[in-house]
Amino acid sequence: MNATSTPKPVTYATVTWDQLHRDARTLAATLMEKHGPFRGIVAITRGGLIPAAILGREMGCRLIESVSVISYAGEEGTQHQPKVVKAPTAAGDGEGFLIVDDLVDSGITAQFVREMLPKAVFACLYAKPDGKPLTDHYVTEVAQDTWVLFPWDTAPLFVPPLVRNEKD
Ligand SMILES: O=P(O)(O)OC[C@H]1O[C@H](OP(=O)(O)OP(=O)(O)O)[C@H](O)[C@@H]1O
Ligand SMILES: Nc1nc2[nH]cnc2c(=O)[nH]1
Ligand SMILES: [Mg+2]
Repeated sequence: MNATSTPKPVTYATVTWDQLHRDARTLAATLMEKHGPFRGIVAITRGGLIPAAILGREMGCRLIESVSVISYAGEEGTQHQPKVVKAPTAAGDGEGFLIVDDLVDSGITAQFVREMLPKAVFACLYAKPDGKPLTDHYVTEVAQDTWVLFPWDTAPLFVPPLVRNEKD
């Protein structure tokens, strides 16, 4: 197995559904201003699927293709050579298409998909410094040592109060 362990991130950044929705709408506005309508969107599964749905709705784009790439295994990062398990056939060489992902970290996934669709525009919501050069557009930069927790990675939990009175 050709796997490498990435250094463990030291902090977490939690993204709520509201924040993700706002950021996707911000990205849609930028993309419409800079590129106008796209012929179609290619979502990098799985993380790019929800951003692609929001962008498709905002930009009036109904042709949603996907590319399934497996780059990581397990939680927080054993990185493998990316493997395509479903190709974005409908997107041709990417002309008129937007590639969407939730985030770029090392940039390995973005680079891999860009090589498959050289004429497409690449956008994501969050970008770490190493992956940033691989994007055409992103919304928010996140430190390299931060692990982004998406809404689908988390669930609300009960947290006991600081002070608990015996008779309550
Ligand atoms: O820039 P990189 O270092 O390549 O990392 C970024 C990729 O990692 C995550 O996907 P992941 O492989 O965890 O799969 P998932 O989207 O199916 O959860 C994320 O959704 C990006 O696609
Ligand atoms: N959820 C999540 N997946 C990733 N894949 C690569 N980096 C990250 C990250 O920071 N958060
Ligand atoms: Mg992904």
